[in-house]
Amino acid sequence: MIKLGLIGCGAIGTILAKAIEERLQEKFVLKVIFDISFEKARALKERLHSSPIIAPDFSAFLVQSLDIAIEAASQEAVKEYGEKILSREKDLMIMSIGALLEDNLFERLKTIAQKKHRRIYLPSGAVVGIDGIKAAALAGLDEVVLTTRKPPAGLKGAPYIEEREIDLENITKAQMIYKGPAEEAVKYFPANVNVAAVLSLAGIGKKKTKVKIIADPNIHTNQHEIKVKGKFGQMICLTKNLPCPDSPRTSYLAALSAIKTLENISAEVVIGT
Ligand SMILES: NC(=O)C1=CN([C@@H]2O[C@H](COP(=O)(O)OP(=O)(O)OC[C@H]3O[C@@H](n4cnc5c(N)ncnc54)[C@H](OP(=O)(O)O)[C@@H]3O)[C@@H](O)[C@H]2O)C=CC1
Ligand SMILES: O=C([O-])CC(=O)C(=O)O
Repeated sequence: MIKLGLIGCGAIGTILAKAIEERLQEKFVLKVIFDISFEKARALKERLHSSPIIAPDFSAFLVQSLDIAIEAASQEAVKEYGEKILSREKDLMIMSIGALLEDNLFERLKTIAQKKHRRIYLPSGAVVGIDGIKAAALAGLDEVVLTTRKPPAGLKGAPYIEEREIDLENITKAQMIYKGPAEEAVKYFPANVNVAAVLSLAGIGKKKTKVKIIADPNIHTNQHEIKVKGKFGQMICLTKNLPCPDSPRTSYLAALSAIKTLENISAEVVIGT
């Protein structure tokens, strides 16, 4: 049995925890859950048939014997816990991938993983096309552009919106509110464009990957369009994501992608690149 620990008991954590016991139970067991809000962890445990331990704090989480720790919490969680998890010889799956673009955190995590013979898993999340981009990058990419289009309310709370006091409620037609490199986009929109981080790591890096964010009051899906040019040719991938059943802000595909990553880890056959 592969022993799992989960950090973050929100939208993605809940779907993942349920899938572990309903779909992946032959190979995986969820041993421990942790959330900054003990109440959220308790609420998740009540929805499960299995009985994971609730860690009251991160230290209690870290001492558990685990094969993989799954982060589905926040960029802060990755920055605070990532190095400690790998140093304690656990593999690490990360959903808040935007954190990796800051201060060479990705390089630091990779160094520890190499030293400790551990692995880091970065699911594709709420976008399609990462498989093709990984392969295409081998021959060289010239341009990668992500255009994220969300209902205005989905951008609420982002530092960029708050700093500039952008009035989301008064946006009446589609409006580009941000344009910049992935490295900057993930700081200004930490809960909105983690997909820009996985895209840059798969492709041409955090400085060259361009990000545009459009607030569009006429849509009800989270849309991510990726355009890539390179030696392989050109690629255009569009995802129109429905939200998770319990969370209007999080795309359902992101949670499904985390489940599929676990399936791949234990699979005899892995389909796709
Ligand atoms: N890679 C991708 O494609 C995608 C990535 N994401 C990212 O994945 C992460 C999880 O998403 P989602 O499930 O929707 O988020 P939710 O807000 O629904 O759940 C996250 C939970 O983790 C808790 N949490 C936050 N920081 C910490 C911490 N430092 N330690 C412990 N618990 C913490 C939150 O508490 P509180 O609410 O009190 O902060 C909350 O209960 C987010 O960072 C999100 O931006 C989301 C969608 C797509
Ligand atoms: O859920 C989405 O559509 C994408 C998202 O929030 C992220 O990448 O952080």
